Amino acid sequence: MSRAAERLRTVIHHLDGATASIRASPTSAQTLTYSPPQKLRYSFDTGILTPEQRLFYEENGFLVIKNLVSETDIDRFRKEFEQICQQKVKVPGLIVMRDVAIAKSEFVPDQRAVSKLQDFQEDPELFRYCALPQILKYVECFTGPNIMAMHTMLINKPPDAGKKTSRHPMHQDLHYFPFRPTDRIVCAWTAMERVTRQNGCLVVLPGTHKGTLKEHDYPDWEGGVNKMYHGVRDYDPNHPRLYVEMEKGDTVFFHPLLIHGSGMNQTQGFRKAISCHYASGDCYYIDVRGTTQENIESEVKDIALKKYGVNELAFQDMWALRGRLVQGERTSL
Ligand SMILES: CCCCCCCCCCCCCC(=O)SCCNC(=O)CCNC(=O)[C@H](O)C(C)(C)COP(=O)(O)OP(=O)(O)OC[C@H]1O[C@@H](n2cnc3c(N)ncnc32)[C@H](O)[C@@H]1OP(=O)(O)O
Ligand SMILES: Nc1ncnc2c1ncn2[C@@H]1O[C@H](COP(=O)(O)OP(=O)(O)OP(=O)(O)O)[C@@H](O)[C@H]1O
Ligand SMILES: O=C(O)CCC(=O)C(=O)O
Ligand SMILES: [Fe+2]
Ligand SMILES: [Mg+2]
Repeated sequence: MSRAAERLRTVIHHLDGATASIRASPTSAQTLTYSPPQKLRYSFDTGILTPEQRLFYEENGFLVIKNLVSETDIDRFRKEFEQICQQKVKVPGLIVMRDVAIAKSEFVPDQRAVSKLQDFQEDPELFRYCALPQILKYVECFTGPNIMAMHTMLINKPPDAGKKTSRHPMHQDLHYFPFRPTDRIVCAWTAMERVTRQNGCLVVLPGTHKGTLKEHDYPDWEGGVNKMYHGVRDYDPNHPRLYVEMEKGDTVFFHPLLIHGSGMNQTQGFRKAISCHYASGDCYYIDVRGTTQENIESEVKDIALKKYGVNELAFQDMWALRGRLVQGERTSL
């Protein structure tokens, strides 16, 4: 370990146990060779993250871990995705989403392309992703030991049909979630192939996790927007953007307030990623009435009614039904 890293580790160890924030007095300041950071609020020390990694997440709201999921596992997820598209496998509760503008398809000729699978918690093969020990080891740093898998997706960003509908507007995932506390929620997103600016990698606004939940709505896009793809209403277009290019198997962990999206897919291939949103089992549900999240609640309820004829289910219950324990105890969610 480098000297700097060693020093950081000592500082962080000290801060973790601290109950009050530390202020350097004029005398002690003379002996300090660094300015002490505030107590770390976004992660725990479980011996997994290096001090640099914890500080990086603290400052930026995301962290990329290279080569975390094996080629073999990813190929199995891809195979299962293919089986689902060909309807050789039926999964209870699964939502199959198709891009608003796409007619061409992969795996299923003469059908509109599948752009996203959502809620695959009842598919044992895909759900293996959410329980991979090497993923949970990192998730625990953000959620603590009781871990719920709350939301699952396999995103298959299609080649853009020319209307830019393959874009995902800039958003905060917390907009969709009626549970708190915010800092005990984290998303794991694994590239199933090389993702670049060309095929629509994730784009993040580093540091925006330190802000608040913003108002979300459909962006004003000429070519149309996919259902429920709300975007931050007035995000600062001058905020520095980072294109998170990744290799197959690389995994990014990010905070639910981090503003992110993805650009259009300008290649002919379908860009694949698999993801899970985790929350501490100790999180609690909130009522979103009277908040900026009211619009998504009402939209989700409309879909539940139209698609399943379900009327009496609360937004919170929809999440409680989908959530699955993957480690520790289901204490609250
Ligand atoms: C219970 C539900 C729970 C959901 C929880 C969400 C939480 C999210 C948390 C996320 C956190 C992360 C953040 C995120 O990930 S944000 C993005 C999340 N997106 C979704 O969750 C979308 C979920 N998808 C669906 O519910 C269905 O697939 C929809 C409703 C879209 C289609 O339904 P269905 O499969 O039955 O299709 P159909 O062929 O019978 O068409 C029916 C009507 O819909 C129109 N249409 C079709 N495709 C699209 C499209 N892409 N865009 C716009 N409209 C579309 C179609 O023209 C037709 O309209 P009309 O001709 O009748 O006028
Ligand atoms: N007007 C907008 N409102 C909200 N989000 C936008 C807007 N324009 C672009 N975005 C989002 O910003 C992110 C990156 O956009 P960016 O402009 O880099 O990509 P692009 O327009 O798809 O392709 P290109 O790299 O050629 O510019 C994407 O998430 C995209 O959906
Ligand atoms: O894979 C992508 O394009 C990003 C998807 C995303 O951010 C989401 O569905 O919440
Ligand atoms: Fe997102
Ligand atoms: Mg652009």
